[in-house]
Amino acid sequence: MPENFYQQTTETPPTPFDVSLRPPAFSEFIGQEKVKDRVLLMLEAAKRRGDVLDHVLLSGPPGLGKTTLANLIASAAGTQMHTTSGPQIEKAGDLAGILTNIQKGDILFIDEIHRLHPAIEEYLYPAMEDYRLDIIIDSGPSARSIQINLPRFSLVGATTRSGMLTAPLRSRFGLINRLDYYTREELADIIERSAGLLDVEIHRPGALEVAARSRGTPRVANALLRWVRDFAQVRGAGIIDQENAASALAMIEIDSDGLDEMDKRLLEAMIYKFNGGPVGLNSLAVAVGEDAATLEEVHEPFLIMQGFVQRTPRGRIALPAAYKKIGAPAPPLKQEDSQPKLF
Ligand SMILES: Nc1ncnc2c1ncn2[C@@H]1O[C@H](COP(=O)(O)OP(=O)(O)OP(=O)(O)O)[C@@H](O)[C@H]1O
Ligand SMILES: [Mg+2]
Repeated sequence: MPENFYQQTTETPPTPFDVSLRPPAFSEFIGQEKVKDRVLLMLEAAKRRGDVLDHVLLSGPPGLGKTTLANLIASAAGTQMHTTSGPQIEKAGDLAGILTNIQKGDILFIDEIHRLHPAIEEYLYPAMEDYRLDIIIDSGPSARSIQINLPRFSLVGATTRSGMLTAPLRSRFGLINRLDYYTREELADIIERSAGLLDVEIHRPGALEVAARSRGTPRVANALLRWVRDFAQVRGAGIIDQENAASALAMIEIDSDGLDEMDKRLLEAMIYKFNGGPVGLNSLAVAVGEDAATLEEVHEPFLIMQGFVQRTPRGRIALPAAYKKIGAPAPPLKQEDSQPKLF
């Protein structure tokens, strides 16, 4: 099992495995009830008015279903989806090329929208607001601006880092949705659904066992399920129960909380190299030999959610659960621990 089993930066294109398990209808999209409710309401309102859908932003850690939701929105709206991503749009001409090729009501899906070039963002504002592109052609004294009218379209943006979005861009979205980590029960439902598609029998306790180690993330749940299925087929009777699920996951060293090698290395570095913190993200990245953005987008949100790490204005600190997890003696109580927490 490669060490970066969990590495799920947004650059990784979806594998065929991912695509085949992607829910084709809202009714099969499990969890995220609030987000689903809001999006369905928006779709219904737009349909009644005979209008195009407002622009929607989807944010949240990798693998929680942003791309899936964008696809569902397009198919529910009965329109075509055009997909691109922030880093792919290098010049104004790229954006113009995409926008002049869409039909009224179509969806433009921009993945990793936080990585849009600032100059491109400026072009996007009038496009989102007034369905208009102001393009400057030529340079120097002959430079002039031409205006292109666009069909009314809906922008669906996805980002793992909504904090990096500029305020003007963010304010142009009619609806901003943050996706949360899934509960264990929801993940077990997703796993059961996927097992059905993969044609493997799974018992509920087996699904719950896989779910507990899936970091609240459907993509991880599906990846682990695939491994557990292989294990059950080779070492078991082909049926996934709690026992062989646990053995399968122990074999690839996924612990009972779903922490992987990198998570543990992070906690160890915080505790042993930086005395529990506070420590800055970049120092941590150097210490564990991982890219800072991956730490921040993939590993940290989960460790924070699980109560292993806390983010403070002075840096990251390891919480008592982190000491317990890696078997280090508990830290002496620091001054700031006794102060009331704001969050
Ligand atoms: N609510 C859900 N119900 C069932 N399956 C889901 C759900 N959400 C996600 N999945 C599964 O997880 C996979 C990953 O989801 P998706 O690609 O939409 O994540 P993402 O948020 O776009 O991730 P990234 O930030 O890496 O692009 C999907 O292919 C799908 O199989
Ligand atoms: Mg995606």
